[in-house]
Amino acid sequence: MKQRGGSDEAKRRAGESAAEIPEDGDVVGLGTGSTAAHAIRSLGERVDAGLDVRGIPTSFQSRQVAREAGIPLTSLDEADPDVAIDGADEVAPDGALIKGGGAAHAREKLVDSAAERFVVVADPSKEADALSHAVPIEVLPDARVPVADAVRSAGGDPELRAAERKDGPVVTDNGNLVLDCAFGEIDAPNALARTLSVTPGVVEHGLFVGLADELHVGDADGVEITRY
Ligand SMILES: O=C[C@H](O)[C@H](O)[C@H](O)COP(=O)(O)O
Repeated sequence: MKQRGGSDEAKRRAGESAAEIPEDGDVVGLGTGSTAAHAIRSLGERVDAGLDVRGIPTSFQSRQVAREAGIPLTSLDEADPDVAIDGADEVAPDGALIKGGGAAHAREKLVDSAAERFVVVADPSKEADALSHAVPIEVLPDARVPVADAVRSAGGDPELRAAERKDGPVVTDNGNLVLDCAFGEIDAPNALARTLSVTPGVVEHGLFVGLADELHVGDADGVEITRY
């Protein structure tokens, strides 16, 4: 699994802390990425010990990790999540996030926003005074050029995400492409999120504003929890 951000130990602590939250009968949104994977494995240990939960995966990867961890799965067709646990690429002090480093942000936003309680898990390298990470935008393949033009008009610099072990672009779990769009420091994430959301051809962007309820940040000493 790809490692982005800080130490794996910090990610593990954050994941284990959030995995303590679900209770018997809960439906749990299962995020994508290296930090969320720690939470899924830790939740799997609780399932082994008798906890009765069902998970809703947000990607091919999180589905695989959950299956290996022995977590029974369901879908948004059947249930809304009580809790969603997911990672982030960048976290602002008010809980606004940039996600999508693993190109899973479309399904993540669907599941995380449907959850009663959305818990973010991270290591300290993800915390920032303001959002400035490139914003991943999933686009329909035919919309790559018009969306890139719209991003430039909004002050951004779009770059088609290239695959690492394939010639050509990353193709998402939904069969789409990803533009990583640098906007510099984002002063008004909500306004940018609205602009991107109404651009034709945009499937989903990685700005998660006003969605997170709680942040668990692991480090060498323990876990710091912030509630929004
Ligand atoms: O598309 C991927 C997700 O948004 C991840 O949750 C995010 O990239 C953080 O991943 P990691 O925990 O591996 O840094």
